[in-house]
Amino acid sequence: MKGFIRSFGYALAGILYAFRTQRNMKVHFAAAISVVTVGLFLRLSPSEWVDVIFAIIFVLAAECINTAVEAAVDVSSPHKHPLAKAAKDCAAGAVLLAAINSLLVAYFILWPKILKVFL
Ligand SMILES: Nc1ncnc2c1ncn2[C@@H]1O[C@H](COP(=O)(O)OP(=O)(O)OP(=O)(O)O)[C@@H](O)[C@H]1O
Repeated sequence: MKGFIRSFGYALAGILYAFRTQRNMKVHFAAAISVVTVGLFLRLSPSEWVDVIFAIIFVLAAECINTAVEAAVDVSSPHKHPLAKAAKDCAAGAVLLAAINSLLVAYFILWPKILKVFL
């Protein structure tokens, strides 16, 4: 049990590190809070919340993995190397794909409800 709690602490420290050091993580977090606020206002159904929350957590998790890859590459390859570039660019690509997914979820779930409110 102690080991489990210690691992949980390390994981939390990782998330906090990403939040402290990555501007994009702060932007994603601010976007997540805005989306949750809008979702509460629009009274999303439970299944809609599942999609929205999954999209939010997917972006935050991708940003954490991107931060991990950047740190690992900076330690292991301080000099320019094509594979170091590939690793960082792929990790950044993962964040971009997650962000595109979240935009699609917002478009298909939130946008029609927002239109209904204003039209
Ligand atoms: N060691 C390296 N070898 C080759 N190319 C690198 C290396 N480090 C970074 N690059 C290239 O430069 C780009 C920017 O690198 P940088 O270290 O600023 O990462 P970043 O993804 O912009 O991270 P940050 O969020 O810290 O700005 C990378 O996406 C990669 O294409």
